[in-house]
Amino acid sequence: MDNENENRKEEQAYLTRVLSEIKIKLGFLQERVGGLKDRVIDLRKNFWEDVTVNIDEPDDVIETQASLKQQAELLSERERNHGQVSKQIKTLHRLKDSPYFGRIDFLDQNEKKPEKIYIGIGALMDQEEDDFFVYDWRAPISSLYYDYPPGPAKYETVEGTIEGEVKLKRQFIIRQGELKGMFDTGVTIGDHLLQRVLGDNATATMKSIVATIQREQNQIIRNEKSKLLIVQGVAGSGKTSAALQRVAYLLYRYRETITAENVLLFSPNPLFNSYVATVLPELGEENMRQGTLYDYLHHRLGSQLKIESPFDQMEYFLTAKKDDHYQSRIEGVTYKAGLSYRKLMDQFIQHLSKQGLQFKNITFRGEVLISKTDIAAYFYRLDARQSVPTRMEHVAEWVRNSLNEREQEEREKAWVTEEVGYLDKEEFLNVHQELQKGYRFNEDTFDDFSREEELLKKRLVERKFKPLKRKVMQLRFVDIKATFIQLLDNWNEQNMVEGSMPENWLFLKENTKAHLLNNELPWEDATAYLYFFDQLIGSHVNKTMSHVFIDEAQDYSAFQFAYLKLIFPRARFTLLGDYNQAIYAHALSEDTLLSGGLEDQHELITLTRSYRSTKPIVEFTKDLIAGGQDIEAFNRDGDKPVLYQFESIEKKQERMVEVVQGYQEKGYQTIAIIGKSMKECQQIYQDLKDKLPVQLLTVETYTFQKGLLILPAYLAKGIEFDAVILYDASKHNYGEELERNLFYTACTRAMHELSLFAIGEPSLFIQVVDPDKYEKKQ
Ligand SMILES: Nc1ncnc2c1ncn2[C@@H]1O[C@H](COP(=O)(O)OP(=O)(O)OP(=O)(O)O)[C@@H](O)[C@H]1O
Repeated sequence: MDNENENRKEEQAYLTRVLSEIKIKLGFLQERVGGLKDRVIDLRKNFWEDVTVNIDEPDDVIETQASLKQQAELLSERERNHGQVSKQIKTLHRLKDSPYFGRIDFLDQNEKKPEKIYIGIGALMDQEEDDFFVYDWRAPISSLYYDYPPGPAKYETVEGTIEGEVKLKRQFIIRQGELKGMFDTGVTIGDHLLQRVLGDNATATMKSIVATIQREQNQIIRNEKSKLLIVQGVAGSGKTSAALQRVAYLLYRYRETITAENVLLFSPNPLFNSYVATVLPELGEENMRQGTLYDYLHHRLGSQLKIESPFDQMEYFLTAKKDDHYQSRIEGVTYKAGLSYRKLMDQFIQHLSKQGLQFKNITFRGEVLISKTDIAAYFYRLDARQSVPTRMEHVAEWVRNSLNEREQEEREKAWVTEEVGYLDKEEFLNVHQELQKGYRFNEDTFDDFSREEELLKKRLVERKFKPLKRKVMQLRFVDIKATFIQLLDNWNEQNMVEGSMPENWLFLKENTKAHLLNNELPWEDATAYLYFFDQLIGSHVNKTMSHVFIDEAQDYSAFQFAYLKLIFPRARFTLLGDYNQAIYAHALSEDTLLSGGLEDQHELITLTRSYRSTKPIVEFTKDLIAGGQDIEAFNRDGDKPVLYQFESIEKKQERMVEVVQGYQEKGYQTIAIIGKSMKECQQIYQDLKDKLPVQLLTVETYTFQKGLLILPAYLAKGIEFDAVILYDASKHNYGEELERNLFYTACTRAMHELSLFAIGEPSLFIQVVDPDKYEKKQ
C-alpha cells in the first residue's frame, strides 16, 4: 500500500511538472507566434519595397530575380515557421488536458539504468529541446508500450533494432489535467483502462483508441512493408479504429513525403464519413480524403447515365424476391463481380482494336461536320500496335484540326452575318477598341468596318465551336454506350480465346442493354462499364495517392478492387473487412478479397477479439455465424440479449415502447431500432412516430446524431449504438444467407444491450443459438 502511495505521489509530481512545462511553453510560443505573425504581415506589406527592381540591363534583371527569389523564400520560411509554431500550440493545448496515457521503463541492453518513457498523443520536449517529457505515440520507442508486457522487448529504429527489457508498464487516466487513475499492467488483473473506455456510452463520432491500442492492432497501424495489407477482423475488433490510427501513423512516419491529400479512404456510406470525421483531428492530423465507391462512379459517369446506388440494389434483393428475374439477377451480379467478366471484356476490347468501335457524328447546327464513318475509318487506319486510347488521342487531334478548318469555312456562312447583326453594342465596342489598339501607330486604316466585321464573325464562330471542341478534347465522339451494346449483342462463345461465356448471358445482356438504352446503369454493371470506358479512352489514373484504405472491403467485388488498383497505380492498399458481414449479393461468391485468395502478394492479419459489445452479446452473436466459436469476447459484463415474442403487432409495439423507455432511463443516448430494408424502416417509422421521438435515417443522412434512430442494417455498417433493437427478428423476415449476414451485422452494432422482437416463430438464426445465451420475454 505504501508503495502504491509512493508511486502515486511520484506520478503526481511528474504530472505537475509536465503541466507547468506545457504552460511555460505555451506562453513562450504564443508570444513567438504573435511576433511571427506580425513579421509575416510586415513582410507581405513591404514585399516590393525590400526588393531591388531594376530591369534596364541584363545584369540588373538577374539581380532583380535573385532579390525577388530571396524575398519570396524569406516570406515562405516565415509562413512555414508560423504554421509550425501554430501546430505546436495546438498540440500543447491538447496535451494540457491529458499530457500522456502511458509509461514504460525500458532498460536498453547497452545501458545501466532504465529510461522512463511517457507516451501521449503528441511529443513534449524540455526547453532546451534535449529530452522528451512525453513521446509521441507514433515514435519508434513508443511501440514498446503496445507490443510488450514487462519483460524482454525490442523495437525498430532507422539505425536498427534496439533490445532490452521493459521493467514497468503503467497506464494513466488524466482528465482536465488531473490524475484520475493509474494501473500497472502485469500487476492488476484485466485491462482496467480498456474496461473503462469500452464501458462508456456510444458517441455520435468515433473515438481514437490511441491509449489502448492492442498488440495485434498495432501490427496493422505500423505496417510499413506490405503493398497490400488485408485485415480480416470480426465485428467490433477495431478494424476501422486501427485504419484511422494507421493513417495518423503514416502521416507522422512519412511526414516529409505524405500529406492527408495523399491518403484516401473508401467508406461504406455517407453517414460513416461523419462518424469517423473527428478521429484524426483529435490526434492533431488533418482528415484524409474520403468517399464511397458510388461517389466516385457517379462523379465519373453520372452526367451520362443514372447509376443505381448499391443501396437501391440491396433494396431490390431484400424486397423483390417475388420478381421473375430475381434469381437471374443474383446470378448476373455474381458473374459480373468476378474477374472472368473482365477477361471477357478484355478480349472484346482486343477485338475492338481491329474493328467494331462505334463513334458519334460531329454535328454543328444540324449539319454533320465529321461523320462517324470517317472517324472510324481514320481510327482503323492508325497503327494497330498502338493502344486504343493512344489512337483515340490521334483521332482527337485529327478531329480538332478538321474542326479548325470547318470553323474558318463557317465564318463565311449567311447565319454568321445575320447573327453578327444581333450582337450587342458592347461587343462591337470591344472589337473596335481591340483593332484600334493594334493600329495605335498606324494612321493608315481605311478598311476598319470590314476588319471589325471579320473579327466579330471570327469571335462568334469561335464561341459556337468552343463547346464542340471541348467535347472533342473529352473524346466524346467515341460512342462508348453503343460500343458496349455491341459487346452485349455480338460477342459470343466462338470469339472467346480464353475462358467461356456465362450460361445466362442471354438474360444478362438483355437486362443490361435495356437499362443502358434507358440511360441507366445497374450497380452490378457500373464498375465494369467504367473499366470499359477507361480502356477505350484512357483511364483517369491518380498517381498522387500513396495509400488507399478500403473499409468494409468484403462488400467490394474482385472486379471493383482490380479497377481501384488500376486507377491508383502507386498506392499501397489496406483492405479491412469481415466476411461474415458481407451483405451484397456479389460478395457471397466463393473467394472474397479478404481471404487473400485473389491476390498474389499480400499480408493477411486476422483479428478475432471483439471489443465493441459486452461479453454476453458477443457470446450470443457468435452462434449466429459459421466459425463464430473463434471469436473472442473482451471480458466486459452486461445483460444477456433478450428475445421478445408476441402474437400480435400491437402487443409488440407496446412492449417496444417500454423497452426503449427503459433504455432511456438507463442513460443510453444512442438507441437504434434496426430494420432489414429501408422499406421496412419506413413502415417502422410510421408505426412508432406517434409513440416515440424517433428519427428515420436514410441514404441521404450525412451526419450521425445521438437519439432514438431507425435505420436499415446496411446503413448501420461500421457504426455502433449503446442499445440495439431488432424490429422484426421473426422467421419470415430473416432466413436466407444474405440475410444471415445482415442479421449478424445488425446484432453486432450493440455495445451494451440487445433486444430482438419477433411475432410468432423467431428467425432460424436465433433458434440455433444456445438458449442459455439469451433470455426470452414477452
Ligand atoms: N484497442 C482498443 N481500445 C479501445 N477501444 C477499442 C479498441 N479496439 C476497438 N475498440 C472499440 O471497439 C469498437 C469497435 O471498433 P471498430 O468500429 O473500429 O471495429 P470494426 O472492426 O471496424 O467493427 P465492425 O466491423 O463491426 O464495424 C469501437 O467502439 C472502438 O472504439
